[in-house]
Amino acid sequence: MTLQPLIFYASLFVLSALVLKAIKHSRRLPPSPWALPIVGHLHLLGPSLHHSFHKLSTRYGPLMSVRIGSVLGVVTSCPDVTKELLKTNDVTFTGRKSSAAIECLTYNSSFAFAPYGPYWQFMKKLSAVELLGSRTLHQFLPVRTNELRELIRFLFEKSKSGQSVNITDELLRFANNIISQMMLSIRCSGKGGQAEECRTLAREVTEIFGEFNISDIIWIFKSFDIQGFNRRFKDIHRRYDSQLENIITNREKLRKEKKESEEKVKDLLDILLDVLENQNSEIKLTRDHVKALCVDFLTAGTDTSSTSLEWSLAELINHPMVLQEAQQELDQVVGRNRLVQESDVPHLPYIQAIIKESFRIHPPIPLISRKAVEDCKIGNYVIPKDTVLFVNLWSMGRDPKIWKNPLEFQPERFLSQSNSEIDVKGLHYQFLPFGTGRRGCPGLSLAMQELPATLAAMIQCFNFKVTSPDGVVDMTERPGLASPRAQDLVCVPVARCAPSILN
Ligand code: HEM
Repeated sequence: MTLQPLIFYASLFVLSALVLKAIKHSRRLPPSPWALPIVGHLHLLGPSLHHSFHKLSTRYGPLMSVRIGSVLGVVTSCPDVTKELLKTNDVTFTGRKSSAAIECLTYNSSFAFAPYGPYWQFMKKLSAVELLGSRTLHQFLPVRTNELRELIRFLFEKSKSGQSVNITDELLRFANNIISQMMLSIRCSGKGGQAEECRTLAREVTEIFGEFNISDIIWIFKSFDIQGFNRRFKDIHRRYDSQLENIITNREKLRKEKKESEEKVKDLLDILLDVLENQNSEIKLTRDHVKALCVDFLTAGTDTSSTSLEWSLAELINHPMVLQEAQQELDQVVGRNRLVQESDVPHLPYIQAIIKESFRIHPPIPLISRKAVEDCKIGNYVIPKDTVLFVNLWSMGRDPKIWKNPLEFQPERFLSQSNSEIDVKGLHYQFLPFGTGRRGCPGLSLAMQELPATLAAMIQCFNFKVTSPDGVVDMTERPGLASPRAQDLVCVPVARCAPSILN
């Protein structure tokens, strides 16, 4: 027998085995719509994945599978299935799906996208204990307080002359100033300068992370840049890197010359440089790790916080009775002679309920996404290794099986006997605004100190008049990483306290 037929039969055998394996696998996958060759279900997905998944889930049930080009995903918006996936099988879903843009922009050294392993564990501990731990958050209370007072002062000025304010821009500047000062001790006070450039870059990163790159999802396009995506992220990376290098090099110089005052509160960059210089550190950090963490925190800590505040305020403007009730609570607990502060928040249950209700309807991260690091069996289904899991928080928040009148903004629901126990810490699987488990958000405490106090101060001092003819805020969402509002929120602040509240 010559060699050719042997090779032919061997190839046929291997091919059949592979096809059989693929069929067997696909049979055991959760249900899914018919897929097209190469693009899979891409033709069924719109620019907001959570909206498309929501629509498909109503047909394909609590756990469905989707093929986004060459990427296999499973989607759920059911609390019980989520619990089984993220609690019972928590170790399985500790991975994250990366992309060419993420790898480039985070120096392939990100904490947020790191595989579950020693580096991630080290950074998780460092974040919990030092970077975003209670001592650091307490040390930066003056930064948050000053930024809040600046915001309120600015709104008073505008209210004096009856001028409208682009609240979207102001909240973005506010949130970015807080995280930039904590991270790098820089703040943006006007147009231009290093802080302004870093803010612009953080925005560009958030935007590009929220977009689809065909080269990431369809393997035949892997080597092409048909959308000009690679060119864009490489340019952002070059500009961001030059800013970060500048800031870090200056800081290293100051540290060498010991020019920084002894009393200066260490910012997160100082904490990271301490670890970088520590020869005995459990994990040897590199300069890329430090820069990657700056990108991680500046990106994760800006839009999430500002869009949450914006949605909450927009809902209050559209629900004057809820606003009135919140203002009554503030008048009773704080009065109108001093500005509400973070330490008042535990005594403001209605304000806390408003923040939760806003998270429910407008989760800043609408889809939790994880990657399976091994095969996983759920009921009769098998979810293969490397599958991306999407938990659709947006859909869960609008599910009438979970929430009564889900499309209505009713903060009282979080004060009712049945729901009063539900908090944001990731233990209630119907409500996971900060995710859950090992990979839950490390910025939760910072956000939950910043957001209620900021919203409370804004409505303590002002009512907001919308400039649209019908006086109603348009609540349309646009695609984006932190599910932003389609239109900027522009309104005229009308003072309800004297500006002396800031004295
Ligand atoms: C309203 C504010 C915020 C919301 C709603 C939010 C939400 C989330 C969610 C849903 C996740 C995914 C969790 C999971 O997979 O289970 C996450 C991860 C993360 N968040 Fe936040 N976040 C907020 C603010 C912040 C802030 C202020 C920071 C840092 C300064 C931050 C840093 C991170 C990081 C580093 C991760 C990745 C953690 C990991 O993979 O281990 N977030 N966040």
